[in-house]
Amino acid sequence: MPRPGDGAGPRVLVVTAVDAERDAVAAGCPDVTAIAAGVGPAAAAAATAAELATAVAHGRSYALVVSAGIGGGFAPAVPVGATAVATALVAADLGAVTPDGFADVTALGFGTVAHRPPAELAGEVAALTGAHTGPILTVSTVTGTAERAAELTARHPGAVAEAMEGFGVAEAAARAGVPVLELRTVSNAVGPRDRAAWRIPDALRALTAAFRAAGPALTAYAAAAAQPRPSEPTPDAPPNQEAP
Ligand SMILES: O=C(O)c1cccc(C(=O)CC[C@H]2O[C@@H](n3cnc4c(=O)[nH]cnc43)[C@H](O)[C@@H]2O)c1
Repeated sequence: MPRPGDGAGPRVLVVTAVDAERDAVAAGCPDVTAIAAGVGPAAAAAATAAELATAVAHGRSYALVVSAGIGGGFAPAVPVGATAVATALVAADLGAVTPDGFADVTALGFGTVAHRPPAELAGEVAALTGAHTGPILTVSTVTGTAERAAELTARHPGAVAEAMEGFGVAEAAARAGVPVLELRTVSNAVGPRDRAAWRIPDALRALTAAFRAAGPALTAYAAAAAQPRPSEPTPDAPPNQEAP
């Protein structure tokens, strides 16, 4: 069944965790394809990879992937209700605990722990949405103590938010060669667990407002990225063959 954003033009894929986030994104920007992938980096990576592969199999493609939803903000700099745009999508708990402290997987000799969005696009989206910018941390376990929040801040100075999907979305996008961005609206402070202080409806409204403000820039970026460069062959002119 066709979905919003399924038109012939260059496409933006927005990956959220839950339906309420997906609907908040779509309310702000109907021109993107928004999907709810499930909570956590594994679900996010699996759903993103499947959607990107399905698009290619149907002769379509995405020019930009955005991980979006609510998240925890690193207070006091990034308060509840604020918007955050990532300068890096960071796997904050992918590694090993050693006698000398946490060692991420790159220190162990494996893989990667950070993906970087196109800097100009991240800056433009942040300006349009009034967002805080900095690393957004992906965790598999929500922070629930002041000690853990302090540990993350010490390891990732300048981190603006914590959530559970961005790095998974970014891993799938990177394998498909598609640029990635992360945008979060803050429902709670990263720190001691206090469910009564969560402001999920406010954060969902902020998510809609952010996509209303940033949507045109996202779709414009996708359109520009999809333009063949002058030296690239067009569908009418295969490699080493001049167009008539
Ligand atoms: O009640 C809890 O302590 C609790 C434990 C695990 C998950 C939750 C959720 O509400 C789902 C998290 C969901 O929302 C994003 N999110 C929002 N705030 C945070 C946060 O402070 N740290 C990490 N993730 C957060 C996340 O991306 C998930 O999709 C509650």
